[in-house]
Amino acid sequence: MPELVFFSGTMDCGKSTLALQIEHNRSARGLEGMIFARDDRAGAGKLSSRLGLVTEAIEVADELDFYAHLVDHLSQGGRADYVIVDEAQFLAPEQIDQLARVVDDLGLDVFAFGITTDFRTKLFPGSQRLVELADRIEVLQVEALCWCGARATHNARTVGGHMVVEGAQVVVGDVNQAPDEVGYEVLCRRHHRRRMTAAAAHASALSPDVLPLDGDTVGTLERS
Ligand SMILES: Nc1ncnc2c1ncn2[C@@H]1O[C@H](COP(=O)(O)OP(=O)(O)O)[C@@H](O)[C@H]1O
Ligand SMILES: Cc1cn([C@H]2C[C@H](O)[C@@H](COP(=O)(O)O)O2)c(=O)[nH]c1=O
Repeated sequence: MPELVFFSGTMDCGKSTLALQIEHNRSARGLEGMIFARDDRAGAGKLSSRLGLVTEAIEVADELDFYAHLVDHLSQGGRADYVIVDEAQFLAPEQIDQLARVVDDLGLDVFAFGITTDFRTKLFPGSQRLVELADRIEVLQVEALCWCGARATHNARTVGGHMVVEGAQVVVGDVNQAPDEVGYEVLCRRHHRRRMTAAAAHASALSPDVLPLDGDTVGTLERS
């Protein structure tokens, strides 16, 4: 049975890498995929991974109708055996409905990759619709880690090196940015709630107002 699968995780956990691997494995067996992405950091019409791999993709515009696009392509004699969509959090909910229709009415597997929540811990509308409609949600196995070593579950945005919780939902960017740029950092929920990025934790550890605590004591205090 064809499926709509939502591969989800924080930023920097390997989603685009997995998308490229799925594409590689299927095309190596003679299958042909239609690959889409939206606002990839490498630029329009690209699907790129931090491991350095990149492939051409169809840039998803606001007005793109996935179902109509696939029907047009197939009816003109084109081939498509499966569909890959990266940065799916940026899609409109209606576009996710169109992807579900591609699965149900055209019989194609659709693999969508994206982050679930934004820097305020709120669902992206496209991700919300994916959670509502997907046959399967796969959380990536290679976990990104918070600076404290716990599994990172949330995405923080930093402006001028400080974590912010207000601003536009969509700002294309990356982790490990220079402090003067808008950047992102993955954190565990505890440190996201406390707005404690790696830089903030480092600064407070160096502050003369703070007693020098070892890691165990910090952990005990945090749990209390
Ligand atoms: N130099 C490196 N060596 C090994 N793995 C790396 C390196 N740089 C990045 N990675 C891996 O790539 C992952 C990010 O992959 P990517 O597909 O770009 O993530 P996502 O699409 O989820 O944001 C990192 O979590 C890490 O596992
Ligand atoms: C948290 C968050 C992220 N974004 C942007 C930043 C990146 O361009 C992408 C995520 O890409 P990745 O391949 O998963 O690293 O989303 C955003 O616009 N708003 C946010 O709140």
